[in-house]
Amino acid sequence: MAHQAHPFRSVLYIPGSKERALEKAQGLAADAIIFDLEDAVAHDEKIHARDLLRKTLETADYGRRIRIVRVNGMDTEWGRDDVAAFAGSKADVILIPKVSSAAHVQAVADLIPDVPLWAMMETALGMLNAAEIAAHPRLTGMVMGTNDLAKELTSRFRPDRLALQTGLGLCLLAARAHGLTIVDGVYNAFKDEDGLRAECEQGRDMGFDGKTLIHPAQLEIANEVFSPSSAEIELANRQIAAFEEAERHGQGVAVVDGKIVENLHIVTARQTLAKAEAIAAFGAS
Ligand SMILES: CC(C)(COP(=O)(O)OP(=O)(O)OC[C@H]1O[C@@H](n2cnc3c(N)ncnc32)[C@H](O)[C@@H]1OP(=O)(O)O)[C@@H](O)C(=O)NCCC(=O)NCCSC(=O)C[C@H](O)C(=O)O
Ligand SMILES: [Mg+2]
Repeated sequence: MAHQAHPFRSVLYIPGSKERALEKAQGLAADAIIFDLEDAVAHDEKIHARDLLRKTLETADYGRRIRIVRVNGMDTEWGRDDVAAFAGSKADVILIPKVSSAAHVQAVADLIPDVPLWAMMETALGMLNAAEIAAHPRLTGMVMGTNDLAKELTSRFRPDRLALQTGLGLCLLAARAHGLTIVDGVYNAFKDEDGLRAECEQGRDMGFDGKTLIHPAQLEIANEVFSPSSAEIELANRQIAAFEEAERHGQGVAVVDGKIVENLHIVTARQTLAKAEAIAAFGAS
């Protein structure tokens, strides 16, 4: 799957039991969708949601949006059947909840060959084992589960997410060390645009690829914040041009806007341009 070339600015959760939301998502500006069978689905609805989702993925057209199915845990009565139901389906990714060790990833890998796996990072043990989880050869992405993590830590909500910073940082380090996609947790107050924007900006500045969302009203802000701005694209082009000019004169350092530009900054500049191109290509598809 062309994960590297695909943006993950906005990753929208949809409860697998909500027929109207499943239909609506075909026209929403999400880069990826998490079709949820876990916490957004009531116990009595689990089997119905699995059947509805399986049928919907066969018939509905989600275009190039990445289709991620979040199954129930393997320690529940539904987990193994959820995984089996989406083998050979149009699911692009299986998302495993509450991953605390690489063994949790392996348990799902044993049930479903070929499909890339993502891990929900949302337990205290998962934070401590983030490196071994990220190293699992079948894993291509991580999603922060900040509600469950806050619950486990018994921490209080704060706009700066102080209590979650250690876990967020450990998972980012692990994901980047192993070349994985990593998406930030949800912002629960889905009508609070200013709060969402601030949390998106914090996640972007930390290095996350995008944000998980719970309501369509959150899409526009996440897409905007996690896209390179026109000023960033313009700066990246000027840095590349200035560095190439410096190299032509046998120098390894250029200066742009009073700041040095070295080879490593050019790597970042090229990543910015590649991300902008991927977003443009996705938008045009
Ligand atoms: C939060 C909601 C329950 C609100 O639902 P509702 O009251 O129906 O909202 P609206 O009336 O404002 O909806 C307007 C229209 O938008 C559609 N809609 C709503 N939500 C979605 C969605 N997520 N995806 C697609 N479409 C959606 C409605 O159908 C309306 O459509 P229309 O009829 O055309 O007007 C609801 O938004 C919701 O259920 N959100 C998802 C909640 C969820 O998935 N939670 C689980 C994930 S969070 C989590 O567990 C993260 C992690 O594990 C952790 O630990 O942190
Ligand atoms: Mg959770």
